[in-house]
Amino acid sequence: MAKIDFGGVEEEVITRSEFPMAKARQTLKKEVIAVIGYGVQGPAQALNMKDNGFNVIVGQSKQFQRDWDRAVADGWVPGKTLFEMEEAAQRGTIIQMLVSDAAQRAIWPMIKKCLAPGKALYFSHGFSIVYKDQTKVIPPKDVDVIMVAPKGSGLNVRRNFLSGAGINSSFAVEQDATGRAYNRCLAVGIAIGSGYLFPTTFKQEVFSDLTGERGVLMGALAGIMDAQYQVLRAHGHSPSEAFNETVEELTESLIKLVGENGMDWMYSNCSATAQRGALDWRPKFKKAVLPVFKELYQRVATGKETARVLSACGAPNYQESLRKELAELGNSEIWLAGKATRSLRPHQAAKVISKSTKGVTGRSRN
Ligand SMILES: NC(=O)C1=CN([C@@H]2O[C@H](COP(=O)(O)OP(=O)(O)OC[C@H]3O[C@@H](n4cnc5c(N)ncnc54)[C@H](O)[C@@H]3O)[C@@H](O)[C@H]2O)C=CC1
Ligand SMILES: CC(=O)[C@](C)(O)C(=O)O
Ligand SMILES: [Mg+2]
Ligand SMILES: [Mg+2]
Repeated sequence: MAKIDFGGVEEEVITRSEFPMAKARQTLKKEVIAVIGYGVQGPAQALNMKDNGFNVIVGQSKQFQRDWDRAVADGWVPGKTLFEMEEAAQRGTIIQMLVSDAAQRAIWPMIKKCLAPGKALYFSHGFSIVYKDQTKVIPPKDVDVIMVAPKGSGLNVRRNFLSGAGINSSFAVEQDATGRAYNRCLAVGIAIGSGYLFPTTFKQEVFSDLTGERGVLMGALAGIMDAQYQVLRAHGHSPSEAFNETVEELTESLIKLVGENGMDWMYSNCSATAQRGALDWRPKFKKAVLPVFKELYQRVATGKETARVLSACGAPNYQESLRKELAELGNSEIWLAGKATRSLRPHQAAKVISKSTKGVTGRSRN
Protein backbone atom coordinates (compact mmCIF):
# COMPACT_ATOMS: atom_id res chain seq x y z
CA MET A 1 0.00 0.00 0.00
CA ALA A 2 1.14 3.52 -0.77
CA LYS A 3 1.15 5.91 2.19
CA ILE A 4 -0.40 9.27 1.35
CA ASP A 5 -0.52 12.35 3.57
CA PHE A 6 -4.10 13.67 3.75
CA GLY A 7 -3.72 17.08 5.37
CA GLY A 8 -1.36 15.80 8.04
CA VAL A 9 -2.97 12.38 8.53
CA GLU A 10 -1.22 9.47 6.84
CA GLU A 11 -3.49 6.93 5.13
CA GLU A 12 -2.84 3.85 3.08
CA VAL A 13 -4.15 3.63 -0.47
CA ILE A 14 -3.99 0.80 -2.99
CA THR A 15 -2.82 1.90 -6.41
CA ARG A 16 -3.42 0.25 -9.76
CA SER A 17 0.30 -0.38 -10.09
CA GLU A 18 0.29 -2.42 -6.86
CA PHE A 19 -2.64 -4.50 -8.05
CA PRO A 20 -2.43 -4.47 -11.85
CA MET A 21 -5.17 -5.80 -14.14
CA ALA A 22 -3.06 -8.91 -14.91
CA LYS A 23 -3.02 -9.79 -11.20
CA ALA A 24 -6.78 -9.20 -10.97
CA ARG A 25 -7.35 -11.53 -13.94
CA GLN A 26 -5.08 -14.15 -12.40
CA THR A 27 -6.87 -13.87 -9.04
CA LEU A 28 -10.34 -14.23 -10.56
CA LYS A 29 -9.59 -16.59 -13.45
CA LYS A 30 -11.68 -19.42 -12.04
CA GLU A 31 -14.48 -17.22 -10.72
CA VAL A 32 -17.93 -16.61 -12.15
CA ILE A 33 -19.00 -13.14 -11.03
CA ALA A 34 -22.78 -12.93 -10.73
CA VAL A 35 -24.05 -9.36 -10.70
CA ILE A 36 -27.47 -9.46 -9.03
CA GLY A 37 -29.49 -6.38 -9.98
CA TYR A 38 -29.34 -4.27 -13.12
CA GLY A 39 -30.22 -0.83 -11.73
CA VAL A 40 -27.49 1.84 -11.58
CA GLN A 41 -24.34 0.13 -10.20
CA GLY A 42 -25.19 -3.26 -11.72
CA PRO A 43 -24.85 -2.28 -15.39
CA ALA A 44 -21.73 -0.19 -14.77
CA GLN A 45 -19.84 -2.84 -12.80
CA ALA A 46 -21.00 -5.75 -14.96
CA LEU A 47 -20.11 -4.09 -18.26
CA ASN A 48 -16.75 -2.79 -17.01
CA MET A 49 -15.78 -6.27 -15.76
CA LYS A 50 -16.93 -7.89 -19.00
CA ASP A 51 -14.98 -5.36 -21.09
CA ASN A 52 -11.94 -6.05 -18.89
CA GLY A 53 -12.17 -9.75 -19.78
CA PHE A 54 -13.74 -11.22 -16.62
CA ASN A 55 -16.32 -13.99 -16.52
CA VAL A 56 -19.53 -12.13 -15.67
CA ILE A 57 -23.20 -13.09 -15.60
CA VAL A 58 -26.19 -10.94 -14.68
CA GLY A 59 -29.12 -11.90 -12.44
CA GLN A 60 -32.22 -9.75 -12.83
CA SER A 61 -35.85 -10.34 -11.93
CA LYS A 62 -37.97 -10.40 -15.09
CA GLN A 63 -40.75 -8.78 -13.09
CA PHE A 64 -38.77 -5.57 -13.39
CA GLN A 65 -39.20 -5.65 -17.15
CA ARG A 66 -37.50 -2.31 -17.79
CA ASP A 67 -34.26 -3.44 -16.13
CA TRP A 68 -34.38 -6.87 -17.82
CA ASP A 69 -34.84 -5.16 -21.21
CA ARG A 70 -31.92 -2.83 -20.54
CA ALA A 71 -29.74 -5.83 -19.76
CA VAL A 72 -30.74 -7.47 -23.05
CA ALA A 73 -30.15 -4.21 -24.93
CA ASP A 74 -26.66 -4.02 -23.34
CA GLY A 75 -25.77 -7.41 -24.84
CA TRP A 76 -26.47 -9.85 -21.98
CA VAL A 77 -27.97 -13.02 -23.45
CA PRO A 78 -30.93 -14.71 -21.68
CA GLY A 79 -30.00 -18.28 -20.70
CA LYS A 80 -26.29 -17.67 -21.35
CA THR A 81 -25.18 -14.56 -19.46
CA LEU A 82 -28.54 -13.25 -18.18
CA PHE A 83 -30.68 -15.21 -15.72
CA GLU A 84 -33.33 -14.86 -13.08
CA MET A 85 -31.61 -13.81 -9.85
CA GLU A 86 -31.66 -17.22 -8.18
CA GLU A 87 -30.15 -19.03 -11.13
CA ALA A 88 -27.40 -16.42 -11.47
CA ALA A 89 -26.66 -16.65 -7.74
CA GLN A 90 -26.43 -20.46 -8.01
CA ARG A 91 -23.99 -20.21 -10.91
CA GLY A 92 -21.85 -17.41 -9.42
CA THR A 93 -18.83 -17.94 -7.19
CA ILE A 94 -18.72 -14.24 -6.37
CA ILE A 95 -22.24 -12.91 -5.79
CA GLN A 96 -22.60 -9.17 -6.14
CA MET A 97 -25.57 -7.75 -4.24
CA LEU A 98 -26.45 -4.83 -6.49
CA VAL A 99 -30.19 -4.62 -6.06
CA SER A 100 -31.34 -1.61 -4.05
CA ASP A 101 -30.56 -1.73 -0.32
CA ALA A 102 -34.21 -2.34 0.63
CA ALA A 103 -34.45 -5.12 -1.98
CA GLN A 104 -31.35 -6.80 -0.50
CA ARG A 105 -33.36 -7.56 2.61
CA ALA A 106 -36.22 -8.94 0.49
CA ILE A 107 -34.06 -11.27 -1.63
CA TRP A 108 -31.70 -12.35 1.18
CA PRO A 109 -33.41 -15.67 2.03
CA MET A 110 -33.08 -16.69 -1.63
CA ILE A 111 -29.45 -15.50 -1.91
CA LYS A 112 -28.50 -17.27 1.33
CA LYS A 113 -29.57 -20.61 -0.13
CA CYS A 114 -27.11 -20.10 -3.01
CA LEU A 115 -24.09 -19.40 -0.79
CA ALA A 116 -22.14 -22.63 -0.99
CA PRO A 117 -18.99 -22.70 1.19
CA GLY A 118 -16.07 -20.79 -0.33
CA LYS A 119 -18.19 -18.38 -2.35
CA ALA A 120 -17.82 -14.63 -1.89
CA LEU A 121 -20.67 -12.29 -1.07
CA TYR A 122 -19.99 -8.80 -2.40
CA PHE A 123 -21.61 -5.44 -1.64
CA SER A 124 -21.09 -1.87 -2.81
CA HIS A 125 -22.40 -0.45 0.44
CA GLY A 126 -22.07 -1.40 4.12
CA PHE A 127 -25.84 -1.08 4.61
CA SER A 128 -27.18 -4.66 4.70
CA ILE A 129 -24.36 -6.01 6.88
CA VAL A 130 -23.99 -3.15 9.36
CA TYR A 131 -27.70 -2.80 10.03
CA LYS A 132 -28.19 -6.56 10.22
CA ASP A 133 -30.61 -6.20 13.14
CA GLN A 134 -32.98 -4.56 10.71
CA THR A 135 -32.06 -6.29 7.43
CA LYS A 136 -31.50 -9.81 8.81
CA VAL A 137 -28.63 -10.19 6.32
CA ILE A 138 -26.29 -12.45 8.31
CA PRO A 139 -23.98 -14.43 6.03
CA PRO A 140 -22.89 -17.96 6.92
CA LYS A 141 -19.38 -18.24 8.38
CA ASP A 142 -17.93 -20.20 5.46
CA VAL A 143 -18.19 -17.48 2.80
CA ASP A 144 -16.09 -14.38 2.19
CA VAL A 145 -17.87 -11.07 2.73
CA ILE A 146 -16.31 -8.19 0.81
CA MET A 147 -17.14 -4.68 -0.36
CA VAL A 148 -16.04 -2.29 -3.06
CA ALA A 149 -17.96 0.99 -2.90
CA PRO A 150 -17.34 3.30 -5.86
CA LYS A 151 -17.37 6.91 -4.72
CA GLY A 152 -19.73 8.14 -7.40
CA SER A 153 -22.85 7.34 -9.37
CA GLY A 154 -22.86 4.15 -11.41
CA LEU A 155 -23.26 6.38 -14.42
CA ASN A 156 -19.78 7.76 -13.78
CA VAL A 157 -18.38 4.30 -12.99
CA ARG A 158 -19.22 3.44 -16.60
CA ARG A 159 -18.56 6.83 -18.21
CA ASN A 160 -15.16 7.20 -16.54
CA PHE A 161 -14.25 3.65 -17.55
CA LEU A 162 -15.07 4.43 -21.17
CA SER A 163 -13.09 7.66 -21.07
CA GLY A 164 -10.16 5.79 -19.53
CA ALA A 165 -10.21 7.74 -16.28
CA GLY A 166 -11.66 5.27 -13.76
CA ILE A 167 -13.24 6.19 -10.44
CA ASN A 168 -11.97 5.81 -6.89
CA SER A 169 -13.59 3.34 -4.51
CA SER A 170 -13.34 2.31 -0.90
CA PHE A 171 -13.04 -1.36 0.01
CA ALA A 172 -13.36 -3.61 3.04
CA VAL A 173 -13.22 -7.25 4.05
CA GLU A 174 -15.84 -8.14 6.66
CA GLN A 175 -15.23 -11.86 6.72
CA ASP A 176 -12.35 -13.93 5.34
CA ALA A 177 -13.41 -17.56 5.20
CA THR A 178 -11.16 -18.70 2.37
CA GLY A 179 -7.95 -16.81 3.09
CA ARG A 180 -8.45 -15.22 -0.33
CA ALA A 181 -11.03 -12.56 0.62
CA TYR A 182 -8.59 -9.64 0.52
CA ASN A 183 -7.23 -10.48 -2.92
CA ARG A 184 -10.68 -11.29 -4.26
CA CYS A 185 -11.89 -7.93 -3.01
CA LEU A 186 -9.07 -5.91 -4.55
CA ALA A 187 -9.26 -7.89 -7.79
CA VAL A 188 -12.96 -7.06 -8.18
CA GLY A 189 -12.18 -3.45 -7.30
CA ILE A 190 -9.70 -3.27 -10.16
CA ALA A 191 -12.00 -5.28 -12.47
CA ILE A 192 -14.89 -2.81 -12.09
CA GLY A 193 -12.61 0.06 -13.09
CA SER A 194 -11.53 1.59 -9.79
CA GLY A 195 -8.52 3.88 -9.93
CA TYR A 196 -7.33 4.11 -6.33
CA LEU A 197 -8.79 1.91 -3.59
CA PHE A 198 -9.16 3.30 -0.06
CA PRO A 199 -9.35 0.84 2.86
CA THR A 200 -12.37 1.21 5.14
CA THR A 201 -14.76 -0.93 7.16
CA PHE A 202 -18.40 -1.70 6.35
CA LYS A 203 -19.45 0.50 9.25
CA GLN A 204 -17.29 3.52 8.40
CA GLU A 205 -18.37 3.28 4.77
CA VAL A 206 -22.09 3.23 5.43
CA PHE A 207 -22.02 5.90 8.15
CA SER A 208 -20.07 8.31 5.93
CA ASP A 209 -21.99 7.45 2.77
CA LEU A 210 -25.43 7.93 4.31
CA THR A 211 -24.29 11.21 5.87
CA GLY A 212 -22.73 12.47 2.63
CA GLU A 213 -25.68 11.77 0.36
CA ARG A 214 -28.23 13.18 2.84
CA GLY A 215 -25.89 16.11 3.48
CA VAL A 216 -23.62 18.10 1.19
CA LEU A 217 -23.74 15.79 -1.84
CA MET A 218 -27.50 15.73 -2.34
CA GLY A 219 -29.90 16.72 0.45
CA ALA A 220 -28.20 19.82 1.83
CA LEU A 221 -27.22 20.88 -1.67
CA ALA A 222 -30.81 20.96 -2.91
CA GLY A 223 -32.02 22.49 0.36
CA ILE A 224 -29.66 25.49 0.33
CA MET A 225 -30.34 26.03 -3.36
CA ASP A 226 -34.09 26.15 -2.67
CA ALA A 227 -33.58 28.58 0.19
CA GLN A 228 -31.42 31.04 -1.75
CA TYR A 229 -33.64 30.81 -4.85
CA GLN A 230 -36.73 31.53 -2.73
CA VAL A 231 -35.17 34.62 -1.16
CA LEU A 232 -34.05 36.00 -4.52
CA ARG A 233 -37.48 35.41 -6.07
CA ALA A 234 -39.23 36.97 -3.09
CA HIS A 235 -37.19 40.12 -3.72
CA GLY A 236 -38.32 40.39 -7.30
CA HIS A 237 -35.43 38.72 -9.14
CA SER A 238 -36.42 36.90 -12.33
CA PRO A 239 -36.31 33.08 -12.42
CA SER A 240 -33.34 33.14 -14.82
CA GLU A 241 -31.37 35.52 -12.62
CA ALA A 242 -32.18 33.57 -9.45
CA PHE A 243 -31.25 30.27 -11.12
CA ASN A 244 -28.03 31.60 -12.60
CA GLU A 245 -26.85 32.94 -9.25
CA THR A 246 -27.85 29.78 -7.37
CA VAL A 247 -27.12 26.80 -9.61
CA GLU A 248 -25.85 27.53 -13.10
CA GLU A 249 -22.82 29.54 -12.08
CA LEU A 250 -21.94 26.84 -9.57
CA THR A 251 -22.22 23.85 -11.91
CA GLU A 252 -20.84 25.54 -15.03
CA SER A 253 -18.03 27.47 -13.44
CA LEU A 254 -17.19 27.65 -9.75
CA ILE A 255 -17.50 24.01 -8.61
CA LYS A 256 -15.30 22.94 -11.52
CA LEU A 257 -12.55 25.16 -10.13
CA VAL A 258 -13.05 23.62 -6.67
CA GLY A 259 -12.68 20.15 -8.22
CA GLU A 260 -9.61 21.23 -10.11
CA ASN A 261 -7.63 22.83 -7.32
CA GLY A 262 -9.59 23.35 -4.10
CA MET A 263 -11.79 26.00 -2.51
CA ASP A 264 -9.04 28.60 -2.02
CA TRP A 265 -8.19 28.26 -5.71
CA MET A 266 -11.78 28.97 -6.73
CA TYR A 267 -11.84 31.94 -4.36
CA SER A 268 -8.52 33.16 -5.78
CA ASN A 269 -10.05 33.31 -9.23
CA CYS A 270 -13.12 35.28 -8.19
CA SER A 271 -13.29 38.99 -7.43
CA ALA A 272 -11.85 40.49 -4.25
CA THR A 273 -15.43 41.49 -3.43
CA ALA A 274 -16.69 37.92 -3.73
CA GLN A 275 -13.73 36.56 -1.76
CA ARG A 276 -14.33 38.97 1.12
CA GLY A 277 -18.01 38.14 1.28
CA ALA A 278 -17.50 34.39 0.99
CA LEU A 279 -14.83 34.34 3.71
CA ASP A 280 -17.10 36.37 6.00
CA TRP A 281 -20.25 34.32 5.38
CA ARG A 282 -18.65 30.84 5.49
CA PRO A 283 -18.61 30.67 9.32
CA LYS A 284 -22.22 31.91 9.53
CA PHE A 285 -23.44 29.15 7.27
CA LYS A 286 -21.33 26.61 9.11
CA LYS A 287 -22.84 27.66 12.44
CA ALA A 288 -26.37 27.52 11.03
CA VAL A 289 -26.08 24.00 9.61
CA LEU A 290 -23.73 22.31 12.10
CA PRO A 291 -26.62 21.24 14.38
CA VAL A 292 -28.44 19.75 11.40
CA PHE A 293 -25.38 17.68 10.44
CA LYS A 294 -24.99 16.51 14.05
CA GLU A 295 -28.62 15.38 14.08
CA LEU A 296 -28.13 13.67 10.73
CA TYR A 297 -25.07 11.72 11.91
CA GLN A 298 -26.91 10.62 15.04
CA ARG A 299 -29.83 9.35 12.99
CA VAL A 300 -27.42 7.43 10.76
CA ALA A 301 -25.48 5.96 13.68
CA THR A 302 -28.59 4.89 15.58
CA GLY A 303 -30.14 3.21 12.52
CA LYS A 304 -33.07 5.61 12.22
CA GLU A 305 -32.18 6.52 8.63
CA THR A 306 -31.96 2.82 7.82
CA ALA A 307 -35.40 2.18 9.30
CA ARG A 308 -36.75 5.01 7.17
CA VAL A 309 -35.15 3.58 3.99
CA LEU A 310 -36.38 0.06 4.65
CA SER A 311 -39.96 1.02 5.45
CA ALA A 312 -40.30 3.64 2.68
CA CYS A 313 -38.33 2.03 -0.18
CA GLY A 314 -39.63 -1.44 0.66
CA ALA A 315 -43.30 -0.42 0.35
CA PRO A 316 -45.17 -1.95 -2.61
CA ASN A 317 -46.25 1.39 -4.12
CA TYR A 318 -42.86 3.05 -3.60
CA GLN A 319 -41.83 3.38 -7.25
CA GLU A 320 -45.07 5.22 -8.00
CA SER A 321 -44.75 7.64 -5.09
CA LEU A 322 -41.05 8.20 -5.85
CA ARG A 323 -41.92 9.07 -9.44
CA LYS A 324 -44.42 11.64 -8.15
CA GLU A 325 -41.93 13.18 -5.71
CA LEU A 326 -39.21 13.44 -8.36
CA ALA A 327 -41.69 14.90 -10.86
CA GLU A 328 -42.72 17.50 -8.30
CA LEU A 329 -39.05 18.46 -7.85
CA GLY A 330 -38.44 18.54 -11.60
CA ASN A 331 -41.56 20.64 -12.18
CA SER A 332 -40.83 23.16 -9.44
CA GLU A 333 -40.01 26.62 -10.76
CA ILE A 334 -36.31 26.47 -9.91
CA TRP A 335 -35.71 23.28 -11.91
CA LEU A 336 -37.94 24.35 -14.80
CA ALA A 337 -35.90 27.56 -14.90
CA GLY A 338 -32.87 25.25 -14.92
CA LYS A 339 -34.15 23.37 -17.96
CA ALA A 340 -34.54 26.62 -19.87
CA THR A 341 -31.12 27.83 -18.70
CA ARG A 342 -29.40 24.60 -19.80
CA SER A 343 -30.82 25.02 -23.30
CA LEU A 344 -29.02 28.36 -23.51
CA ARG A 345 -25.50 27.14 -22.77
CA PRO A 346 -23.12 28.62 -25.35
CA HIS A 347 -21.39 25.36 -26.36
CA GLN A 348 -20.08 26.54 -29.70
CA ALA A 349 -18.24 29.50 -28.26
CA ALA A 350 -16.65 27.29 -25.60
CA LYS A 351 -15.16 24.96 -28.22
CA VAL A 352 -13.45 27.80 -30.08
CA ILE A 353 -11.95 29.21 -26.89
CA SER A 354 -10.71 25.82 -25.68
CA LYS A 355 -8.32 25.63 -28.64
CA SER A 356 -6.29 28.40 -27.07
CA THR A 357 -4.19 27.79 -23.97
CA LYS A 358 -3.75 31.51 -23.26
CA GLY A 359 -5.28 32.73 -20.01
CA VAL A 360 -6.65 29.38 -18.84
CA THR A 361 -4.20 28.44 -16.11
CA GLY A 362 -5.78 30.61 -13.38
CA ARG A 363 -4.52 33.15 -10.90
CA SER A 364 -2.07 31.72 -8.36
CA ARG A 365 -2.93 31.64 -4.68
CA ASN A 366 -0.21 34.26 -3.86
N1 LIG B 1 -26.63 4.12 -7.46
C1 LIG B 1 -25.34 4.32 -7.27
O1 LIG B 1 -24.69 4.96 -8.08
C2 LIG B 1 -24.64 3.77 -6.06
C3 LIG B 1 -25.15 2.69 -5.40
N2 LIG B 1 -24.43 2.08 -4.42
C4 LIG B 1 -24.95 0.88 -3.78
O2 LIG B 1 -25.05 -0.14 -4.77
C5 LIG B 1 -26.16 -0.99 -4.48
C6 LIG B 1 -27.10 -1.01 -5.66
O3 LIG B 1 -27.66 0.26 -5.79
P1 LIG B 1 -28.30 0.79 -7.15
O4 LIG B 1 -27.49 0.39 -8.30
O5 LIG B 1 -28.58 2.24 -6.94
O6 LIG B 1 -29.63 -0.04 -7.19
P2 LIG B 1 -31.05 0.43 -7.60
O7 LIG B 1 -31.70 1.17 -6.49
O8 LIG B 1 -30.97 1.07 -8.94
O9 LIG B 1 -31.71 -1.01 -7.67
C7 LIG B 1 -32.31 -1.43 -8.76
C8 LIG B 1 -32.24 -2.93 -8.87
O10 LIG B 1 -32.92 -3.56 -7.81
C9 LIG B 1 -33.91 -4.42 -8.34
N3 LIG B 1 -34.99 -4.52 -7.37
C10 LIG B 1 -35.62 -3.49 -6.73
N4 LIG B 1 -36.54 -3.98 -5.89
C11 LIG B 1 -36.49 -5.33 -5.99
C12 LIG B 1 -37.16 -6.40 -5.35
N5 LIG B 1 -38.09 -6.18 -4.42
N6 LIG B 1 -36.84 -7.67 -5.70
C13 LIG B 1 -35.88 -7.88 -6.61
N7 LIG B 1 -35.20 -6.92 -7.24
C14 LIG B 1 -35.49 -5.66 -6.93
C15 LIG B 1 -34.29 -3.76 -9.66
O11 LIG B 1 -34.84 -4.64 -10.57
C16 LIG B 1 -32.93 -3.32 -10.14
O12 LIG B 1 -32.22 -4.36 -10.72
C17 LIG B 1 -26.78 -0.43 -3.20
O13 LIG B 1 -26.20 -1.10 -2.12
C18 LIG B 1 -26.34 1.04 -3.22
O14 LIG B 1 -26.35 1.64 -1.95
C19 LIG B 1 -23.18 2.49 -4.08
C20 LIG B 1 -22.62 3.56 -4.71
C21 LIG B 1 -23.36 4.35 -5.68
C1 LIG C 1 -23.47 7.90 -5.74
C2 LIG C 1 -23.30 7.45 -4.34
O1 LIG C 1 -22.26 7.00 -3.94
C3 LIG C 1 -24.42 7.62 -3.44
C4 LIG C 1 -24.87 9.04 -3.58
O2 LIG C 1 -23.97 7.38 -2.14
C5 LIG C 1 -25.56 6.69 -3.76
O3 LIG C 1 -26.07 6.71 -4.90
O4 LIG C 1 -25.96 5.93 -2.87
MG1 LIG D 1 -21.82 6.99 -2.08
MG1 LIG E 1 -25.01 5.90 -1.10
